[in-house]
Amino acid sequence: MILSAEEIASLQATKTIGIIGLGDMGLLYARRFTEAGWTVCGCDREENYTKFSAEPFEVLKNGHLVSRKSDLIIYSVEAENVPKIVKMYAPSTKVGAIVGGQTSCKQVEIRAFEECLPEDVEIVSMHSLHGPRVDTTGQPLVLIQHRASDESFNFVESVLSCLHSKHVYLSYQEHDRITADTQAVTHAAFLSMGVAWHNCNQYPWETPKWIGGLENAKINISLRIYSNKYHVYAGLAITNPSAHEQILQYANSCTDLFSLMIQNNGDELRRRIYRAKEAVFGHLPKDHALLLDDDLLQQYSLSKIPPEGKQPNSHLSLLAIVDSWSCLGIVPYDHIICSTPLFRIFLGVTEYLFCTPGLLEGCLEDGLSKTSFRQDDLNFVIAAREWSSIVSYGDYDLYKERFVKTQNFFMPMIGEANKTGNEMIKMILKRVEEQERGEKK
Ligand SMILES: NC(=O)C1=CN([C@@H]2O[C@H](COP(=O)(O)OP(=O)(O)OC[C@H]3O[C@@H](n4cnc5c(N)ncnc54)[C@H](OP(=O)(O)O)[C@@H]3O)[C@@H](O)[C@H]2O)C=CC1
Ligand SMILES: O=C(O)C(=O)Cc1ccc(O)cc1
Repeated sequence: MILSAEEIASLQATKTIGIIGLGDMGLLYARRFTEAGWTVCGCDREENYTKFSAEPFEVLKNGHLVSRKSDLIIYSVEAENVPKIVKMYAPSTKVGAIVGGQTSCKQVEIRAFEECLPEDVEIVSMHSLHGPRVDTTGQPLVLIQHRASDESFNFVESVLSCLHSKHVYLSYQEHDRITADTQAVTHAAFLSMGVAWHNCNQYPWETPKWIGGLENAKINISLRIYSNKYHVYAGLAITNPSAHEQILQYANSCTDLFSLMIQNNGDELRRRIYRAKEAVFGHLPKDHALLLDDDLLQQYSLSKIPPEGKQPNSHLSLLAIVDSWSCLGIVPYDHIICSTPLFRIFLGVTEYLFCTPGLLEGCLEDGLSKTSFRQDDLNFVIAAREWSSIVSYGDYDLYKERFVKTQNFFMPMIGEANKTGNEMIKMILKRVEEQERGEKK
């Protein structure tokens, strides 16, 4: 429950909020809490201490100093390092304080809190389901009341209320299952596209094959992911055991569907895809308004060449996501309350392909009969399998190496791709809002 303005004002007079890790997300929180009137202190690595001198909140040298004076402490550090960092600072936690974290997968974080925090310390964790450069208003924010009184939970919820996000209340286990279904597979798909383009040594915006609105969405989102820090994606996939299974299913779906295409086994391909379509989209009403369409996405192109007719495309990456949702028994609409912008876009694009009359039939036909995309599809299958094995081995170094190599390949275009991608995402999020308002009427 969010407290009244008077109650918040009285808490603001006495409580201090501490942020450990002043990277993208930690800085976002620290600045917003300060703006909202809270007393905030924070720290990053000690060697970075002087980098934050212009910030409007108190910056301390390390997490011990933050922990001993804060009533609410939020860890906002790399998932891989959470156990080590919590172990280091936990004994300095102020008596009776509340501790939480921003980590994308909660299992490791909660385990570290339970193992290292003194018994008198309460635990309320959180997760903003969006990147640091997205407007927080209306985006899902998961709150986990793990080991805390209602009074303490209300305090944390009231602090976070200044982000104006949509609060979603889950246990940490529910959180991890849902985010594996939504984030992990979405990232696997877009990471695989990037590696496949890289392995074919082609920039998709320079190749007439990759023309069209759906292709623009794929390119912009893929490059957006490669413009970020590798550890965000590595952490949420590697530390979440449910994610391993989902990413493996995605790789298997890609392999199976591509095999059916090259065997020219149209009957089985159609049977499998239509069964998946029914499982995922079967419940939608006939007049369901689609979030996206190809024409709408047409303008968000990185290409300098004017579009000259589309080439046949099997859209293997989109067929495989619907097939894997169906194989895993996932109905993605059940998770919309807990979805990230990228997941909503991925769902919007697949919904468009599967629910626009004639489109799915056309792409299955192309997949079975046209060979011009076979090499790209083969590279896509290989990339999906590669990501799946990197994640299942839990190998951060290999993940980093694979990610950074492709990131470097795309580097010359990352700035422009982010600009175009931001405009595209802004437009899509506006449509999501309009759709939600329309559906509520
Ligand atoms: N980026 C995103 O889109 C989102 C990220 N998250 C999650 O939030 C967490 C933070 O992510 P994000 O802000 O993007 O990552 P960043 O890398 O930008 O921030 C993490 C910060 O923690 C610092 N750090 C490392 N060790 C310590 C330490 N011992 N004491 C204090 N600070 C330390 C890092 O320093 P250095 O770089 O020098 O190691 C870095 O500045 C991650 O767990 C991520 O999964 C959640 C939602 C969205
Ligand atoms: O929207 C996405 O999927 C992103 O890529 C941004 C992101 C990354 C990590 C999170 O824990 C939440 C959001």
